[in-house]
Amino acid sequence: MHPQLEAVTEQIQQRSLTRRAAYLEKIRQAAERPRQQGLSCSNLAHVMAAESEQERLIMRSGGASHIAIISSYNDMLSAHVPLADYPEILKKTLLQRGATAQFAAGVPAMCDGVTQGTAAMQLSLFSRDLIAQATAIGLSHGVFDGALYLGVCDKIVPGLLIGALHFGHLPAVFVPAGPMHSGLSNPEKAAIRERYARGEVSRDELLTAELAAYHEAGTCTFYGTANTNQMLMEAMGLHVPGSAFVHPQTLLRTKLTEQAALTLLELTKQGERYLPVGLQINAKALVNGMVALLATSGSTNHGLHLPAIARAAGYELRWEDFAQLAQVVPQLAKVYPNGAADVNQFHAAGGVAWVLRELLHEGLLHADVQTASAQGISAYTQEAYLNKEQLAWRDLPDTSPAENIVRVFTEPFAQHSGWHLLQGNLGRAMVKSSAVKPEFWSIKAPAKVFASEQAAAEAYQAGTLTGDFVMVVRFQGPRANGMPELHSLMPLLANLQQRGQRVALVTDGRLSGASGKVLTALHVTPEAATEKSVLSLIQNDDLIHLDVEANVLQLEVTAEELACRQPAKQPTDEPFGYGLELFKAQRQLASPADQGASLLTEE
Ligand SMILES: O=C(O)[C@H](O)[C@@H](O)[C@H](O)[C@H](O)COP(=O)(O)O
Repeated sequence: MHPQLEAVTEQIQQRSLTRRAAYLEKIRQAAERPRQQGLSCSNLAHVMAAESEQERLIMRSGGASHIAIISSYNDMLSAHVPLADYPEILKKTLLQRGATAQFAAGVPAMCDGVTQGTAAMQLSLFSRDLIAQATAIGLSHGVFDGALYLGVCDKIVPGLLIGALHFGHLPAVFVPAGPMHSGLSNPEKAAIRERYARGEVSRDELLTAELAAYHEAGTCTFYGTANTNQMLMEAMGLHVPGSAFVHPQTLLRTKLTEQAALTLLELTKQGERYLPVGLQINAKALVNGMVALLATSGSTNHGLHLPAIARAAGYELRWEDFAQLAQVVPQLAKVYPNGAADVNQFHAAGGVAWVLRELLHEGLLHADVQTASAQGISAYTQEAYLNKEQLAWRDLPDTSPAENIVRVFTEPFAQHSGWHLLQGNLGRAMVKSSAVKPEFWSIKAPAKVFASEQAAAEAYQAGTLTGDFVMVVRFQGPRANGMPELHSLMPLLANLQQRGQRVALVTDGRLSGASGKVLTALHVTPEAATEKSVLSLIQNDDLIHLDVEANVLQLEVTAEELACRQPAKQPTDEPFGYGLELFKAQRQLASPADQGASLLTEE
């Protein structure tokens, strides 16, 4: 095993000893409790009231597994549409094996693609915690032996997993929907957006292009947060192996969905190998997830989600852990925004299985982890296929079928995975450099300070963003406004960069998993809305120094000068009609970004 992998795992385990032990004790006690304990006949009759005679008989006998289905289905969002048929497929498969299932909860699912650039984006991150809470509501009825989690997108899978870990005595299998077919390519889509920002194409032409990119049911095709989620579920062994990027509405997808139900049955107490998800997701499984995230240059949002997920399992993950792993994990995949290929092309080239195989072979994944597959993590290095209409798995080729998309370990795209922790008097920030050309990895330039994405965009439209500069967009942290993504600024800054200006972004907000080609110091902590923040002291034209390789995040203003400054005030105008006022408590309670920006804590 790679010594750095061992060291980082050990440091996570050591700092989490007490909390993890307390968590395991809670799981042990919950697992010992008989199912339905404390439920009266009236309670149970409520559970069975709407079930068929056959299901009632099975449920009354009490010996068979009873499974919860938790789903993020809605028919507004393309990624969720394929989930419509899943409960029936899953229930039927289970019933054939003498087990029952109920649709225990539908969780809310919002789309960052729809809300990007609008005030609704301020609810996006908080929806993760709400999904965890909604999952708990579904599972709270206390009648289940395991749960199938149906979800895909950005906050949904992390929210479901946090919820699942709070029921860590139950086994869990995650059931994905798969990506839509490739449409207009992601680089072409980005190019048209940049041309629109320059006034070169009409809104009608832009919409036509967007519709050619987002064109059918299924997940979006770039390697943003949603698809990074799918990769993570494989790397942490929570999927049926190979199910991340198979298209919806295919026989292979249906077989994988059926297999998810069968796999979960094996993992229940009544099954052959009881595997509670709280035991499965230990420090080694979390580190495997982090390593795979780094090797594929996945979404920066997981710098928030993984610490929040870990916390739910009694672990404390720190950004230092990511940074230390990042030094030894090479970049083995190039998928948009880090390259031109989309997830369909990535999958065709070997995809997640390829990356996991290379990492496992080099001792950069823990092999001694438990997974949904009885074969362990090595099962996730194979691809799923249909052999005479039956689900089967096979090895991938030894040499890369597309060297521009996946590489062998010895010939990576880069030795460093491209995730960096910057530090300095501004605090700490995360940078993903893999989509940014190395000549832009450092900058020292005057600040242009904004308190909102809209104000920054207006300055662009007014033509005042001249010369080299570091754009500061503050009061975008969890306590300020829920930490929205600021993805709409990317085409604007990319245009300026293309014109020859040196530009960068510093923000306490987030960026889309689809990131961008402009250097961005993200998730700055402490955020501007908190007392210790230096971000709130920045004034226009102050020099800011960012350096990816030297890990610098520095405001070039003396401590004496800063001590004389008054912090800027957060604008108070909150638009009505988005429900933002309902999330005031979340804003007040959210933990700092480096602890997951969550109001849910496991003590
Ligand atoms: O984190 C993410 O992956 C994003 O939030 C993503 O879910 C969102 O849909 C993008 O805003 C759309 O990306 P494009 O701008 O490339 O279409």
